[in-house]
Amino acid sequence: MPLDDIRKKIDSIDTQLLDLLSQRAECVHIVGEIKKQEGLQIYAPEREESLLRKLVEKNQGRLPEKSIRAIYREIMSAALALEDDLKIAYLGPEGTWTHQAAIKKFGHSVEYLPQANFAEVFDQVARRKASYGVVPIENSTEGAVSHTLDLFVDSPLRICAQILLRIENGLMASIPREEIKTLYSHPQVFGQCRNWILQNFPKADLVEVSSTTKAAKLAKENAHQGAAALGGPLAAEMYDLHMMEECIQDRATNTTRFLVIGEKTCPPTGNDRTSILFSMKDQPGSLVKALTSFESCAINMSKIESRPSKQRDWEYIFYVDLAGHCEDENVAAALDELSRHCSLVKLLGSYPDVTDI
Ligand SMILES: C=C(O[C@@H]1C=C(C(=O)O)C=C[C@H]1O)C(=O)O
Repeated sequence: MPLDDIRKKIDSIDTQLLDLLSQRAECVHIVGEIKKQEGLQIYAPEREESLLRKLVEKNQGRLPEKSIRAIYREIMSAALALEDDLKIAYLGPEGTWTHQAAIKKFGHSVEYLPQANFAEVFDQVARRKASYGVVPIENSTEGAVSHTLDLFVDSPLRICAQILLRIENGLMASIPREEIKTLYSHPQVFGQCRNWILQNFPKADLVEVSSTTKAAKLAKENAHQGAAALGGPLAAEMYDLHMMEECIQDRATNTTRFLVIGEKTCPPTGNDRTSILFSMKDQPGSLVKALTSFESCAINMSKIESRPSKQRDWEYIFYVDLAGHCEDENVAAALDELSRHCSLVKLLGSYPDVTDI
């Protein structure tokens, strides 16, 4: 087919797509009105995830899953922004990996509120200044983000979704490589790039800062003193730094899991994950008894972390992720049994077990 003809065909498809998108936005508007009348939350992560899974399953064309999800993410974001004044608090400033994770979940049409630290993200949501918050919880190379875990102990907030994001750090600077004397970055990123730093800059000063965006800013400002930063492409772009080497983390498949926190947890989708925390008295066998609750209800435990309880020395809080939803019969039974062995059991939330990176 000649180029002109195929372009005419694309124009015609775009006109149809635009019309369909408007029709879709009308339907979302009607759903939004019904939800407002019934006092329901406009944003429904379980419905969005089910819809995305169905679309990916139905897809027969050449677009990969990642693209289908990204396109629909923006379609849903745009319609949602018309219905609700969604504000998303995240660990800022702009350009951090958490910002990128938040955009992956909520798209570009909602409002983003960068926060100075994790506690502020929790606080903004708890005080209803933000509708939802996005915080990192664990990295596949460096492990748990302990500060986030600790904040769940006293927070009334619940987990309503998770986001997986491939983290590819790079070396960025505005000076030649041989002039670099100081590397700025977030401690998590230094941890993820430990071997690369030893091999490439064994003598450099490593300066920990609160975000990779701040690291990029300092690399720009202190370039004359030999400063460079480790972080993602968005931070490099923001401060006009040259990305000298990409993908420098020690594991190519370095991935961070982020959580969306809100006032309520999420209804079941059929493929869910449940996060809980619990603590017990310091007695022989108490942890074994607690964990047996999951085994006896045939529940797969996908993760366990422990943190000092902060109440008494050598008492711990355990964080566990389970396969299933808290409304599933076996999960509810296991939580019931668990509470008999523990001094504290807290449900942090059940949410779709998304695996797309
Ligand atoms: C339309 C709805 O509300 C919101 C918008 C959605 C969409 O654009 O498809 C999906 C879920 C909700 O976040 C719904 O719940 O069905």
